[in-house]
Amino acid sequence: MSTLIEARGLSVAYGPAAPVLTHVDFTLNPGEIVTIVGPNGSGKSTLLRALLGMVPASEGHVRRAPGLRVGYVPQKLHLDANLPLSVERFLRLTRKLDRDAVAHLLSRVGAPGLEARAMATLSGGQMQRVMLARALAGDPQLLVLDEPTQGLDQPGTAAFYRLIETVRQELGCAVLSVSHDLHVVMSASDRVVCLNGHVCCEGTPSVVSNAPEYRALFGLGTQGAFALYQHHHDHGADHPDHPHDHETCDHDH
Ligand SMILES: Nc1ncnc2c1ncn2[C@@H]1O[C@H](COP(=O)(O)OP(=O)(O)OP(=O)(O)O)[C@@H](O)[C@H]1O
Repeated sequence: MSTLIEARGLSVAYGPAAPVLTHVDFTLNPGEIVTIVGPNGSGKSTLLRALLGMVPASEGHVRRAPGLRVGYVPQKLHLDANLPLSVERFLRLTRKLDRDAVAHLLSRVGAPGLEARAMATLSGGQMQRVMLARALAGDPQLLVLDEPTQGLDQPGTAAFYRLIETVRQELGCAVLSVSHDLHVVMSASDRVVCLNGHVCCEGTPSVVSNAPEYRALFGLGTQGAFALYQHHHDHGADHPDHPHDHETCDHDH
């Protein structure tokens, strides 16, 4: 099985300033849920952009599977509260969708019947579901989520990531998400990459959360998040699609 995205020795600099990312190796396999965590300014969004080809590598390279279909869920959509845009029209802005397709997408994301609602009146959780519906409209092989639950409370966040996992099971798409701190999202991941300008450590959520590098960045009080939403892997630890399951953290940094 070929990978969806692969980066080797990737460095990214904005102009003449020191690179924001240095020597990052990264692989995303089909169907994997990978979360990038790291403090503010650690280069998470930059890594996402570089992996998607939105910013160039200053060193190293990125390869994407040819014709890779990506569905993107942004951090937040800023909408004019007076804009009379219905959910149905919003979903049809970028793609030709008939009524049934819109209804199907909305029910798939757990937001059935919202078609006629004005976008500006949606709750945070409903809005994120609609954004997810839009991302799913193109039948993506890869869903990219850039801190999609900002502003949602913990149960709302947990529910959103459970939904993401269901979608992954149904569609078989990979999920790459970014989070600026440990969230319930982390325990929903097959693999977590902890970033701080370089890859500090990488592995399963439990490996990363116990890694000294991770704890130095985020402190020790993060285990509670695991209690809220435990991810049950439906595959064994030796699953061939997830070669990083046994990866331990690199203690050189
Ligand atoms: N377009 C840009 N031009 C110049 N510098 C940038 C640009 N985008 C990001 N940076 C800088 O690169 C560094 C990493 O930013 P990035 O947004 O990738 O971090 P992040 O981990 O996603 O941060 P946050 O958690 O705050 O969203 C920061 O110092 C930021 O100021």
